[in-house]
Amino acid sequence: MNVVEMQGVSRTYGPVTALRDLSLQVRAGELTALLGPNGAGKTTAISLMLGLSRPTSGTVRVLGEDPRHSAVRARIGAMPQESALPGALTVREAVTLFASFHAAPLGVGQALALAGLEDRANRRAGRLSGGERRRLAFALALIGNPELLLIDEPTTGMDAASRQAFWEALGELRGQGRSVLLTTHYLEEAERAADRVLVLHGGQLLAGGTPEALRAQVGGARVSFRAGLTLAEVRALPGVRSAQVGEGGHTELHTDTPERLLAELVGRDVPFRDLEVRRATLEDAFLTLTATGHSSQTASPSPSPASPLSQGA
Ligand SMILES: Nc1ncnc2c1ncn2[C@@H]1O[C@H](COP(=O)(O)OP(=O)(O)OP(=O)(O)O)[C@@H](O)[C@H]1O
Repeated sequence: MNVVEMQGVSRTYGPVTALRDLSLQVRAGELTALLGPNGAGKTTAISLMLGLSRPTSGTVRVLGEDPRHSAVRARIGAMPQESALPGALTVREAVTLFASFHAAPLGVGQALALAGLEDRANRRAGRLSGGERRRLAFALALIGNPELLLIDEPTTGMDAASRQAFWEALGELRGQGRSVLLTTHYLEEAERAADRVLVLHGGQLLAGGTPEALRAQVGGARVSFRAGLTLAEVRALPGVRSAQVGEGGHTELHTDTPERLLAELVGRDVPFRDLEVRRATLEDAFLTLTATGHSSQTASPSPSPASPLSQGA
């Protein structure tokens, strides 16, 4: 069963096309990460799922209904990128107030514990740090005991320990059978925690699948070294799926058969140094997919991986 279905959805803002004929599904009981570079359309997609705006064309169904119906919205927990919090209330008062809006809320203590806010319960919301404000927004999103959580960049501003606690809480919520869709730029965390990943680019779905399936699309291993080879020579090496050659002969490539490739270099007596071989990550897959703008598996020169997405990941 799918908790979200978008069919042929476009959304324009004047001359800007934020989403272009986008079709995607989010499965029930899973944690799905919606990834994409800045401006890819992630927030636009989430706001359509939350019923905050309507598509220019196409259909959006959440829990089988139009998300603008209030009955559906009561079953969704929303954590937008920026939330206005009741600054004069304490954390406990704010969570208690939001609990009163719902028919069958979670316990206030349970929500505070899941959000890691027990020791901040008596602090005024207006006095919280940036990371604590995100945690309060999380507590407010889950207090209604939602079937589906839609979360936009939850861990931005959280320190490492808070991020880890947040992912543990999400794991617990999913273990209770809830569905979660979140956007994030922390690809390492998405790789560890997500059942499924959707990659948006330019308002379109570029790829979707398990983190393992996406990694497999770019090749099982990432090999880097310095050598005097041109890009054409590197691409001609056996089993190279994608490659780039930068300054000083710095070469990065993806391959399913690193042993064969290294045997070839040694056999041909190509001098190389600074060799590094590691398993391809979701970030490698993401950078390759978004650099080429399509999910083809042909070798292609990717730009430098100094993308904003690698920051803090
Ligand atoms: N209200 C709006 N008016 C005009 N343009 C908008 C509006 N909202 C979004 N856009 C544009 O639509 C595109 C998609 O924006 P969106 O916020 O959905 O991207 P995103 O993937 O969430 O990006 P980020 O990772 O930076 O948060 C961008 O080009 C953005 O400038």
